[in-house]
Amino acid sequence: MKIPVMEVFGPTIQGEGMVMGQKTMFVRTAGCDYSCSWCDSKFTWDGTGKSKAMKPAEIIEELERIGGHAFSHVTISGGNPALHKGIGELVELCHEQEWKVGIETQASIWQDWLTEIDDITLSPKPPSSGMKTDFEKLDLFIRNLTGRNASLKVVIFDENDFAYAENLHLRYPDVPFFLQVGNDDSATSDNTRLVSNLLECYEWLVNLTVQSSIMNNAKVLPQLHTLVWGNKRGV
Ligand SMILES: C[S@@+](CC[C@H](N)C(=O)[O-])C[C@H]1O[C@@H](n2cnc3c(N)ncnc32)[C@H](O)[C@@H]1O
Ligand SMILES: Nc1nc2[nH]cc(C(=O)O)c2c(=O)[nH]1
Ligand code: SF4
Ligand SMILES: [Mg+2]
Repeated sequence: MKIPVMEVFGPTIQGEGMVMGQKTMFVRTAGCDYSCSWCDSKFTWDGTGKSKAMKPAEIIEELERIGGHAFSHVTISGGNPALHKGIGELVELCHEQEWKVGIETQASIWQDWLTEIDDITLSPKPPSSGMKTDFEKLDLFIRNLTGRNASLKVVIFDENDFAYAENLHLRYPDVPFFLQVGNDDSATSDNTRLVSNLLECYEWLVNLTVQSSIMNNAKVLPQLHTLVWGNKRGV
């Protein structure tokens, strides 16, 4: 089954969340069932980007062509990769190569292949995104992924978002929980200003977290790749 692929890149480092710093390739799929106001990958769904329908075996070839032997981990992101049934076969083929596989999804659409993934990042969306979380759906995700290597990662832009994150963490206290700085200027090429703003936002988020008795077991992280490369694509 073919998968609409927006870009394949790497090796680079996973810049976010539970396996931050892990050397990885990226496969970015096209299409999303959400339209977050601040999405840093709008080109995957707003019609400005061009995707290519690829068979899983062709994606493996492309990963090998670009990455050579210098990787053993593949991250699948998007868009929402959970829109695509064919990713099950891609994950199988990656595992045949003895590559580990990570996924980034907002947890709005379930796929059975999710249980085969080695590191699963669920990123439900806070109020500033303009999206609404279906908590019954999210409950199902958390239930189905119990005992798997899954985490929750919430992007924070304001205090409303932080309150949303607190509720989420209280609802799923046993799931590793990550807070991530929001990038409100994902178009700028002025890296000096961007990094200085993002570090300020990180300090703000750290301050909120250290003051919150609900967040005693949360991890607060920046987007490492944005600090290193700014808004550059394909890194
Ligand atoms: C582009 S999304 C693709 C995967 C999936 N649609 C999702 O949202 O989880 C990858 C990650 O980037 C995060 N993200 C998107 N826009 C962001 C921004 N402006 N600042 C910080 N993180 C952002 C998302 O929350 C998600 O964790
Ligand atoms: N280096 C790097 N790390 C990332 N972590 C999540 C990303 C994404 O866009 O899903 C991403 C990305 O695009 N690049
Ligand atoms: S769910 Fe992810 S890809 Fe979709 S609009 Fe939101 S941040 Fe962008
Ligand atoms: Mg990104």
